[in-house]
Amino acid sequence: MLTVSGLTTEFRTRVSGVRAIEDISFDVPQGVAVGLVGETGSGKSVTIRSILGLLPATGKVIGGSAEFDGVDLIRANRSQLRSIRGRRIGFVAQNPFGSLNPILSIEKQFANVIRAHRTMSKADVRAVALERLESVQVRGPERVLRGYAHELSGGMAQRVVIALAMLHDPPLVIADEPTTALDVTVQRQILDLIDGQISAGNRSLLLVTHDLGVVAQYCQRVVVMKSGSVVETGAVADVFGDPRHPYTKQLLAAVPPAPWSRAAKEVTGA
Ligand SMILES: Nc1ncnc2c1ncn2[C@@H]1O[C@H](COP(=O)(O)OP(=O)(O)OP(=O)(O)O)[C@@H](O)[C@H]1O
Repeated sequence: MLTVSGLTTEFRTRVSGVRAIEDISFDVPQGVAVGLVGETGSGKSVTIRSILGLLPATGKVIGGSAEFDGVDLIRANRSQLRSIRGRRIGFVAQNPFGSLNPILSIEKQFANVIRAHRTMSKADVRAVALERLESVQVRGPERVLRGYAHELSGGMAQRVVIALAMLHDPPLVIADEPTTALDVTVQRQILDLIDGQISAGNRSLLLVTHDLGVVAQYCQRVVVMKSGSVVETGAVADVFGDPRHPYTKQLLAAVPPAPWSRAAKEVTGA
């Protein structure tokens, strides 16, 4: 589904380029959830922003490729990328209020996302938006549609962002720490929601997180990053059950014992 090979990205400074990630390679197979983990500053966000063409102006991919749908996203032009993002790849960022437009009603934002890829009447946009808000368990969807982002709680805003990201039923969803900015009490609900949407559509997920418990529960494969490089990758059950790299061992040792539910089930066949 997504094949990242040798991805290398630099940020320009006044004197030279500073390498943020180097020679990153991994796959996200069809129907599989892949966790991208690593400590802060290890290069997780730069990796996905390089793939999605969302680097700030000072950042540049200087090597490697990211093949998706037979297109190398790194070499795709702006209009190709725009058409793939949203329609074929849904993106859920860390802060829902950064993703939503503060001055447009939620209904207008649904209309914009739908009409970016197909024509649809106002009544149909409304019907689709209501149905999608219901599918992400937004309470009072009519009221939410008429309202604005600042009227929503963080959890509700992230539900709206997820509904928007799923509007065109993308086969791949990329989520960058989708619960970090949210209240602890709603974090699991949002992860369960993403998990449900992924499983229901047999989609692929690339989930950026620093929480190994989240990877164990929601992902089948894991990519471990440290200092801008991939240090270990494989099935969650293998990597967590028998980590090879000292850094992965260190990461795992730092986590309190947890029910590695999905990974454990895979190992035991339970
Ligand atoms: N706009 C930028 N300009 C210069 N360097 C940057 C920029 N964005 C990121 N970097 C550098 O790239 C490296 C990787 O950062 P990145 O944000 O990808 O880490 P991360 O693993 O996502 O961390 P976190 O978990 O804190 O989000 C870091 O050394 C960071 O300082």
